[in-house]
Amino acid sequence: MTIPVIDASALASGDKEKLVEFRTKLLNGLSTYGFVKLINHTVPVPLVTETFDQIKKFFRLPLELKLPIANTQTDKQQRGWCLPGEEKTWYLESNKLGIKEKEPKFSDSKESFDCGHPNDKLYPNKWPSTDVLPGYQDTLEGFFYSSGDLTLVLLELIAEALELDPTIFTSRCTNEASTIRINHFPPVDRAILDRGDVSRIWPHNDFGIISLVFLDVVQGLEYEDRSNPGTFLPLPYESDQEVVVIAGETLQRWTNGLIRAGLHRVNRPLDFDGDLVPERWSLVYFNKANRNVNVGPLKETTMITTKLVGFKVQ
Ligand SMILES: O=C(O)CCC(=O)C(=O)O
Ligand SMILES: [Fe+2]
Repeated sequence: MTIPVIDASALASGDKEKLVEFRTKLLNGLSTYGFVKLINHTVPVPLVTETFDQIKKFFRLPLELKLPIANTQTDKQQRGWCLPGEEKTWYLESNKLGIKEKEPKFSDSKESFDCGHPNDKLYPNKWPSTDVLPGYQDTLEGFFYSSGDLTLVLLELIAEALELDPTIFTSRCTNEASTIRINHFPPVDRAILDRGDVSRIWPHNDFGIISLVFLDVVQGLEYEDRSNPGTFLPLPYESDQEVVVIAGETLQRWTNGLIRAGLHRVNRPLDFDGDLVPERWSLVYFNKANRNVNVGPLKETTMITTKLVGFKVQ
């Protein structure tokens, strides 16, 4: 099973026939695999490149410049510089912030920078100072808005492809609760990853409606092969023009299981046979339901389930 690569140029051109073709392929791909790849999408490639450049600078900052915006245990949502529990205990305790977390049994070998909607008052973003990283906040906010716009267009097209009210999903999602996660996977000994208790990211579903993943050249994203559950296939980076769309758990519930969430993980590059696995980056936009809405099955999608029995990717 191979994830379809779909030409999304109709999103910019507005060509009606091509949009119908696009939305059919989008729904087919997401409902069959849980994933599609788009090319010629609407997030400008220079903006993605600039976002990668900025966040690489952020992660290279010395510890004392990242610590002031570290995510802490008392933060209700992840914002700012985020580390998995084990590393957090080490970094933060050694800097006397007194934040102690239980060591997880299976940990992810990564750090991330997380932020939400630029106007989120409930969980405000944490930014490095402009003296330290000029343009960082502006670039990430631009990336947030541009990726967010793409997700809303995709949600309307998925609804239309299901022959539902086009606003059935977007009336429940304005991206006010959506988030960006920028992952940095530091170089790691291959032996540590092969030991079996540390991974780059363990298998998981994303919680939101859909996720957009922009990949960088170092490979590692893998998706579950639904014809052979529990096994994973590589979802490779092929060009800087592409974005991976992943169905999340909220979409699975809203569609009453019609579009199942795509299980995925991050592994070391499969063809890598050296000792030190190279560092890796990814930019993720988690499109999430608004905080006040129900994320249970929608009655409208319960009714269409039978209509789509035998639905197959073309
Ligand atoms: O790094 C990747 O390719 C995917 C990241 C991911 O799955 C996540 O952050 O939820
Ligand atoms: Fe994920």
